[in-house]
Amino acid sequence: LIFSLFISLIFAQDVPLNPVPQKMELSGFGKAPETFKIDQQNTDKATQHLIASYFTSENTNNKGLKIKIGDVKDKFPKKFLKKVPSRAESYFIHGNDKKITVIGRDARGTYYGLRTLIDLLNAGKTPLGEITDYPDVTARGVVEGFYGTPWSFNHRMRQLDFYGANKLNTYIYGPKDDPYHSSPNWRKPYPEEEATQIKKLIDRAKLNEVDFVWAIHPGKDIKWNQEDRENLLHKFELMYDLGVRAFAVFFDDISGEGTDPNQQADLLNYLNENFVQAKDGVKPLILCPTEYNKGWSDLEGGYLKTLGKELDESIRIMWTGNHVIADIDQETMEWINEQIQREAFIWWNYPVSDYVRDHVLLGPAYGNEKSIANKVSGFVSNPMEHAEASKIAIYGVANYTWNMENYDPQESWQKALRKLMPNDHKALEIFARHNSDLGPNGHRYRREESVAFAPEAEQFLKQLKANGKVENLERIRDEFNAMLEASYVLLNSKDNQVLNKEIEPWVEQFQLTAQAGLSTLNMYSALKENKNEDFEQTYKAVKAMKSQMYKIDQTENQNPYQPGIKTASLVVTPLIDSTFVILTKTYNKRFERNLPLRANYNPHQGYTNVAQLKNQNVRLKNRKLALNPPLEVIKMEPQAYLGFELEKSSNIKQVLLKLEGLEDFSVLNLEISNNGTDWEEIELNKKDNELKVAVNKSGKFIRIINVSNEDVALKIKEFSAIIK
Ligand SMILES: CCCCCN1[C@H](CO)[C@@H](O)[C@@H](O)[C@@H]1CC(=O)NC
Repeated sequence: LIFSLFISLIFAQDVPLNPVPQKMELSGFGKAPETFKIDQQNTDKATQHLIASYFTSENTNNKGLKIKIGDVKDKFPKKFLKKVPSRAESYFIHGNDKKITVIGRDARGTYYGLRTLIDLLNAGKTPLGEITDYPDVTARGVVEGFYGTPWSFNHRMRQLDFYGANKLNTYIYGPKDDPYHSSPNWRKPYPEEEATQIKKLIDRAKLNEVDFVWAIHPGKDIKWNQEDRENLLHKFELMYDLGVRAFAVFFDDISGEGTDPNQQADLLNYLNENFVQAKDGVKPLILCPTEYNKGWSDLEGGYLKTLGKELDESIRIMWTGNHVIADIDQETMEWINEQIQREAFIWWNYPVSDYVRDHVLLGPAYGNEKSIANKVSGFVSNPMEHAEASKIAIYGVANYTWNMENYDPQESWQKALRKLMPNDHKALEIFARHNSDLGPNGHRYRREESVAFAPEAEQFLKQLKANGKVENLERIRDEFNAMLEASYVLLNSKDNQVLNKEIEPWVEQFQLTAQAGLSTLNMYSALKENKNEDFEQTYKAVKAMKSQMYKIDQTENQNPYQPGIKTASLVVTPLIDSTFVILTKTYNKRFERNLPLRANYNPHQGYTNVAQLKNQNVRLKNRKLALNPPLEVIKMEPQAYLGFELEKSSNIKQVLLKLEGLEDFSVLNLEISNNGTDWEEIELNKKDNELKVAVNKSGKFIRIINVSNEDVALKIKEFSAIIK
């Protein structure tokens, strides 16, 4: 047994099994034959469809290797039947050179067993021995729950096929900006075209053994009365008629009366009784609570305890962890499960990037503990609006949730890159390892980036600053070269056009970064050899590259939150920018020149006493200084303020304000100051929440401040100032 386990561990590495099975006792693998003979017992439509698509007239005949596939209700040798694990969705495979047997605990188990077998056959192998497998987490998958452009129909179809291939069984449809999921049209039926698309998605989900969960987000304007209760029930009926058999109700990111836990619990218990129990084949409800993370929960208020006590035990409750964006550990689960008296259903806010839209998050899915499998009722990833690029992280979640203690983020990441780009995965790896951190952000959630390169970059800068000479020039140059070459391979790759289309602007920016890096190293060499003409020439080249990058940053991916294209922002870009400034300063001093050092940076900063916004970025575009609008509702206590601190006192031409969710605007004052203590109020006509205020006064500080003695809750859609 030890020997065969040892063998199977070796094999687990090189056979691309997604995910790695719980237990493989194989003496080795046979060579997959040319033809097979399928003996199909009790199977569902998904398995029949998968069999029909893989075993065709091309590779089946009477002399082929026999494959008998079915579930525990079928006739199989007792010694096999007793090896099928009792958990849902589990399966058992036995193989020798005569016959392969696949037995599922249930329909999904059979399907997953077949998926594993097909992975082996695709690698030209057959199993010689036994594979026993089951999922660690009950509900595994994705919640399309981000702000921004919802995924397209075609992307959703691709996603569902990807989930089927990787044993993910849950897709929760909840795009924040779909008006029929949220306000104002959650009460209305989908228009014909969308309804038809949802029907197709549901069929595709079934063929991939994925539960299509349709979520509704009524909290912004729901009234706790019979009418809205009927409206919600009616909308569920309409979705049921389209084929939806799993439902969720999201109460996240709202303020006002929609946040009342007793009302929320009553509504869901009502839906549970009058809809879920009343109809056949409908899965238990999922609730996303208003207090969906520990940082936002007010224990005295008893919100979570109320839900835990009142909600029918079949109803799952979602949770993002100790913060909005957080990795999940044992302590997190013990705390929340105690509060809600059930296992929480994790909504993992990664790789969602709707609060750092200028970045793409292509690194490994890591940071969640491996001991929480039996503490969660589900684990779904909230992805980026870039569906194809999100697959890198989603693949990790698939492996993590199926076989948790076996999960290896790096190995999964490497496998995901190969799945996405089978031939040019090396180029994708070079690109992805420098595009994984988020940059500074309001949630203070960060990811590793350029991990192997960081020590080289650090040594290079340290030596450059200390004595102007470096020892690892070649290793830095090698990485910039690798980046440059990878960018060309990616832009010309035929592996995955869908992915190329999504990441293209970032790859272009990455290419320019690599070129700027190489030329900055040329500046270093020219300086060292006192080749002043070369120095000034290559200096000019770098400036030209930077202005091209600036143009991409100002034209591509323009959204109201974090417009532009940031790449390699944690290590590589700062290394290049710092090196450029150090070399230019040295050159200017040595040869009495005054080449500008200007990198396009922002000398101004945010200015606030609101904890939630301490790290909110401010952006300078031309002469407009804007606060990155936070997605969440902002709570401002009396005397709370937020705004800008300018580099120095400047003429403030105009202030633009767009606020939401404020009944009474008079609670806020707009003020400017030159010293941060003496403030001058700027008149606002406090009627409408969209203001363009002419100021034309000089100041160093600009702020809005809550001058009432009540807490106010509001959403900031825009807060910017034109500085002349
Ligand atoms: C509304 C602001 C806080 C963050 C909200 N998170 C995500 C990250 O930005 C965003 O995608 C939004 O859908 C989600 C809400 C959430 O986490 N619900 C459980």
